[in-house]
Amino acid sequence: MNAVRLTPPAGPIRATIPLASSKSESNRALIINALTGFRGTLHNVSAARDSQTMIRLLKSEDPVADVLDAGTTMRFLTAYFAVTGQHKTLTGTPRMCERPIGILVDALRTLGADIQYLKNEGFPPLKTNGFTADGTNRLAIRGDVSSQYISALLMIAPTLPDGLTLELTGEVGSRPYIEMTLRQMEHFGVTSVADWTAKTITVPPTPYTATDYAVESDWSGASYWFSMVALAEDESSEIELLGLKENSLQGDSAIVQIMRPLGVESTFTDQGVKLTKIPAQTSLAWDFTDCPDLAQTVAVCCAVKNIPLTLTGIESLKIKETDRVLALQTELKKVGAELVEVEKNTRYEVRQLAEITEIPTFATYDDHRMAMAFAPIAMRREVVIEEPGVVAKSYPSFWDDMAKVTGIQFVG
Ligand SMILES: O=C(O)C1=C[C@@H](OP(=O)(O)O)[C@@H](O)[C@H](O)C1
Ligand SMILES: C=C(OP(=O)(O)O)C(=O)O
Repeated sequence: MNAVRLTPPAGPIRATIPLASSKSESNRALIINALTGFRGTLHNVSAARDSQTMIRLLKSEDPVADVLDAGTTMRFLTAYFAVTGQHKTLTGTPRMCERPIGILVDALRTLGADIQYLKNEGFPPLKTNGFTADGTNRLAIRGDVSSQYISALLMIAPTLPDGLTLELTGEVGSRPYIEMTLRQMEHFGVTSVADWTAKTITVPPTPYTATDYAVESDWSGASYWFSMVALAEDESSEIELLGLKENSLQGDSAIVQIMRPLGVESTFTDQGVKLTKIPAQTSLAWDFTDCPDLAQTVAVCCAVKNIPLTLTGIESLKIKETDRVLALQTELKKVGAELVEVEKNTRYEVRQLAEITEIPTFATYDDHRMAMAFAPIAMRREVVIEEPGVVAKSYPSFWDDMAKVTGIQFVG
């Protein structure tokens, strides 16, 4: 078995972590810069496999673009290849070919893209066969499945002859990711108008301006460090995370607010943020609609701290790298906890039921966030995490960083 064994620290944890760069910001900067004709200069682009795959595929002349398991890379490249008239086959891992893309493809077809499904309607693999703009400049699109479809359309919108107005229907999930897209577009000279009451976003037909762009560190990756401080037994434990800003483009900076009741205080410095321990509350309820990637971190942290947690807004977890609700339900049992669906598809609870003494071995389901969300349990007890290489998707240096606070041994 390919796994990593983590052993708890002997005393307080004290570490400075040069946090990895954001794959979400990187992938937007890469697409927008491609739309300037690759004329800008990007700094601190993520080493994450999802971003490295984006770089490779944007430059490649190969007619087949294999995005592996990268959702944003699949969705953003589909829109990019479609409107730039490139003839490409887009494919990915078996799981990627189960992740829906029909809403984006329907929208692109309405705008004039010729896109063909190669296997199952509504899912990759697919082929882009050229683009003839047909004058459509207004579209309604569901906001409750994946914001990545909306970000993909927004980024190509200024290149359309009449720009584009999107009307978002249903509840809008992952909205901070849409706002991140708009703010990055603005950095490259395209100013849009978003009306969140009417749920419309209007993008003018404006050429992007080539410019410099520096990617910020990754707040989603930061969440595991918050969880480590929350779980650390020694009250004098502290961690400094470098490269994070308080006014971030990333909605996952909400981890600062979520973790305060779980016992972590954040103090911003010139270099990043310092995490220290404070007393924790006895329960927590959080709506993850705006920050779905934080749900696993918080669920595991609460289970192990024995803080009952009510989660809402986690519907989208079922169509990510794995069905994250099911994966959490299975793995939390190994620490004596359960994740219960208390209202169909809307409300879940994490409860601690029993003390388990044997060393848990956690499966990771080809999902980087399963590995990283369960790793902080090592602050309290020995754990084994299977297939540790999964972290490469977003945070390739995660285990190197972990080695600064736990004993770490790779097996198999
Ligand atoms: O646009 C992005 O960079 C992302 C949007 C979110 O996906 P959904 O919009 O599908 O929730 C998030 O889960 C994903 O990790 C990254
Ligand atoms: C859901 C994620 O990524 P993507 O959808 O881009 O594959 C993630 O990183 O947690």
